[in-house]
Amino acid sequence: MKLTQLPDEFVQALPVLQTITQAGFEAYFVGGSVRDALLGKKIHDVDIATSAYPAEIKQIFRRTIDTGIQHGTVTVMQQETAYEVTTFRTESGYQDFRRPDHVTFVRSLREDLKRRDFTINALALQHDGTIIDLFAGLTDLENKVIRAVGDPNERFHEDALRMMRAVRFESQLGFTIEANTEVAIRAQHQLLSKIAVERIHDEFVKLMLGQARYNGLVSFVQTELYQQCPDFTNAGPAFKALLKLPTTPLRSEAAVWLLIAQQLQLDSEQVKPFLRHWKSANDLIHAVSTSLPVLQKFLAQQPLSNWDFYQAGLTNVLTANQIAYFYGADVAETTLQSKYQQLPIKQRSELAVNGGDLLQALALKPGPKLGQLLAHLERAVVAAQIPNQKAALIAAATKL
Ligand SMILES: Nc1ccn([C@@H]2O[C@H](COP(=O)(O)OP(=O)(O)OP(=O)(O)O)[C@@H](O)[C@H]2O)c(=O)n1
Ligand SMILES: [Mg+2]
Repeated sequence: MKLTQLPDEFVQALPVLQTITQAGFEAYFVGGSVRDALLGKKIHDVDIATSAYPAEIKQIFRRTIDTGIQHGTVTVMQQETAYEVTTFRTESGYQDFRRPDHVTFVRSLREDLKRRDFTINALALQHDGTIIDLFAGLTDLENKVIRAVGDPNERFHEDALRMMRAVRFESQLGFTIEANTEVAIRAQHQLLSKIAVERIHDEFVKLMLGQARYNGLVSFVQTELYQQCPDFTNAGPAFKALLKLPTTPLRSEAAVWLLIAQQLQLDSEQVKPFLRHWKSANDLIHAVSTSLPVLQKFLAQQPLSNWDFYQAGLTNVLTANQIAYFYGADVAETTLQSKYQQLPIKQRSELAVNGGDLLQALALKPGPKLGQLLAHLERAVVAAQIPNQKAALIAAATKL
């Protein structure tokens, strides 16, 4: 098969392929970019595979960066764009030189493609648009199938994260995992425990954000992969219940974790260690633990106070509302937006007095009293009990 029109990202990268070819080596576009181009999806990261060794690539190009030379990857700079160029490699076969992590560089494209995870990820694209399809990846793309290249057990032994990738692609692409591949995942799911949580985290979030989340989650549960994820050992019933909720796509990573926290019935204290076990970033932990009490108000059909809006911020309120929708407890977004816009102030720095003003006006000494006073004024202004004006605030402070 031949692609008659290459996507712009490939056209821009063509000089890299041509330069390598002119030097007497083979070079192809490989991996997710080829898959996504064939699916008509937006391409990110054009990956190039080559028969040239890293040292040879560095001789061919003027501007290169040693990104992961022990894995065979050299970054080539071409008109301010960085391309990762990786030498064909395998775990066994023709041994040119072996690195401590057992990556072996080879000269054969077939050897490289056959150690890739799924047939849809094992396609190579030549400079003239020809697709090289050694493992019937095109048929699987056509039939929307995720099938391991060769023996699935071997592929998952090489890298157990691939099992999570399978369920993630199922969700992202709306594909189905082929029967033997799925049987192997179910049989080997325990291998996932050997994988760093950060890597599992990224795949799980991609699964949850995919357009076919339902399908991905069904496999995640049925293969028991979930059992190998932090704090999910007893989460079977929570996931099964999740499958009964609407299949609407989630908008953000915070929404993902808020939905999970709610399904696991975590409170705002429990959610923090839970997210830390998942190696989540601090800003994410803050967003989720701030959204959770807001969500609980939506679920209890309690109105949000000005203070709730002020403390959580609009983004977290909207996240909570998105998750409230799954439980039939959301409200119109426009209502929330206008309530937030109507807050007298949105942060403490907008308060018409500061500590210095109060010290001066009330002849106070710095100390905890001052902090309490400011906090009190802040709450009163947010609740619209005192206008946010200097004179009014100093008068109120004097009374206190
Ligand atoms: N555990 C893995 C990870 C990657 N690959 C191979 O390396 C390619 C690039 O990997 P990566 O960028 O991580 O994934 P993509 O398939 O490109 O998916 P994404 O769109 O998320 O980048 C894959 O297509 C696949 O051929 C693999 O065989 N096994
Ligand atoms: Mg990629």
